[in-house]
Amino acid sequence: MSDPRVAAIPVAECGEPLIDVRGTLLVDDRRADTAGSYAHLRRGVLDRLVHAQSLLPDGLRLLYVEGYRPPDLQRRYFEEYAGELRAANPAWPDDQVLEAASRYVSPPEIAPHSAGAAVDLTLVDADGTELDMGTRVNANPEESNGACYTDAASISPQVRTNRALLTSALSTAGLINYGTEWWHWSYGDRYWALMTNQPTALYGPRALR
Ligand SMILES: C[C@@H](N)C(=O)N[C@H](C)C(=O)O
Ligand SMILES: [Zn+2]
Repeated sequence: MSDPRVAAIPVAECGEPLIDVRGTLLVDDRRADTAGSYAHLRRGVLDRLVHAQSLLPDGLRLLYVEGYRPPDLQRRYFEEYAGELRAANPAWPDDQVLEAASRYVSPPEIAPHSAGAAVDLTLVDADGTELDMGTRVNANPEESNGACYTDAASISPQVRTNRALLTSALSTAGLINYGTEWWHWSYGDRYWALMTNQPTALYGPRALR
């Protein structure tokens, strides 16, 4: 997300509403907040997730973890992670800390979650048990030794197969993965526009209501 080409993409905000996904998708509460922000997504993203779910093999479902993230919360995540990196690498100059932090958490100005365009999710089987994806959702590169990268060489064949199931359904439905994080997918944001050669993003950062 530190690539200057992401920030350079203009937003042609289409004004689509944020929709509560509870009742449409299976939603996990590990990122729940009192306002229910985490459970909201732009309509175009939700429609694509519903399509993606229909493409999964029988018995598998998407498990939704987090979508919309208010800009203040995004800033807090960014600053907390930058602080961890600074503490672990006291010799790094500030620009190195900020670039490394932007690999795992988006800078607030361009954050796809704050546009309601990004979703963190995984797969569950018919019993609701999460498939083995190699790391927990939201494992950072340090704690996972790089296994959070979607195409990490270190993951087992079974994990690779499980990630491929997720990737196949979501890509076919039009979402784009952020390769540092196997669980992070988006549609309509600046990163999506860059990766799909669109001249503009459809969704920019906004408030919940
Ligand atoms: C914090 C991490 N789960 C995340 O959401 N990262 C992406 C890149 C983001 O902040 O947009
Ligand atoms: Zn994410």
